Amino acid sequence: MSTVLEFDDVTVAYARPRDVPLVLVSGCDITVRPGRLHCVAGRSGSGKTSVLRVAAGLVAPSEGRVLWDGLDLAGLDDDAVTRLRRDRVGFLDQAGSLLDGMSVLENVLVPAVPARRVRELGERALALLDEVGIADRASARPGELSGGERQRAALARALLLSPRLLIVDEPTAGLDRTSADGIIDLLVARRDADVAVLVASHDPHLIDAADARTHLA
Ligand SMILES: Nc1ncnc2c1ncn2[C@@H]1O[C@H](COP(=O)(O)OP(=O)(O)OP(=O)(O)O)[C@@H](O)[C@H]1O
Repeated sequence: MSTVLEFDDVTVAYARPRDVPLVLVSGCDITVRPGRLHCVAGRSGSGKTSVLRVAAGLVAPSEGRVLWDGLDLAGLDDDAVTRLRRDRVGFLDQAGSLLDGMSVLENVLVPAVPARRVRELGERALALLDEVGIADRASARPGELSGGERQRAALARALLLSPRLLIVDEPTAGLDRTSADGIIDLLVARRDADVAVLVASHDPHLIDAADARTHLA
């Protein structure tokens, strides 16, 4: 079966002035195929977000290779990585970062702007809001949503362009158990729809729901 995301012997480290580098992971191998959910787990500060940013091609690994669909990102220039990310990767960061000056529906449509597909994807955006259970909040502003509703809206936005790889950072952080389990159900549904899902979390329910795990020290 094809591999959507691969880490081959990856090191993620930060240089520190007048100190040894901060090494978050070294020799890390991760394989995420379609229809699989992989969880990067670990305590706060262990490096989960940093690993996800490398997986999303936002930061190069210090050592090793990161491949999307077998393509080594190190062989591509920044524009090519940006284009591929737009076409293939949905990235949902920890803050959810919805834009306050726009409605929820307009936020979901943001990824369609650079792709010049806003008109074409209007129906899909509404269908996604329905799927994540907040169709009735389409014209609300993000500031009027609960934390769980904001996560749902951000997830709908990450799914707009039908990514093969969905990368999600701590999607259940700060939510009560019921809302968190609702978000986990949505991620599992995408996994079951054959998306490759990489998630960072220390939520035991989400770690349990994963097909494979990488534990950071
Ligand atoms: N750009 C950077 N430059 C230098 N150090 C960084 C950088 N980004 C993160 N760090 C450090 O790397 C470590 C891991 O941070 P990271 O955000 O990846 O952890 P995390 O496991 O996602 O944490 P949390 O669960 O609290 O979000 C922290 O000590 C952080 O201060």
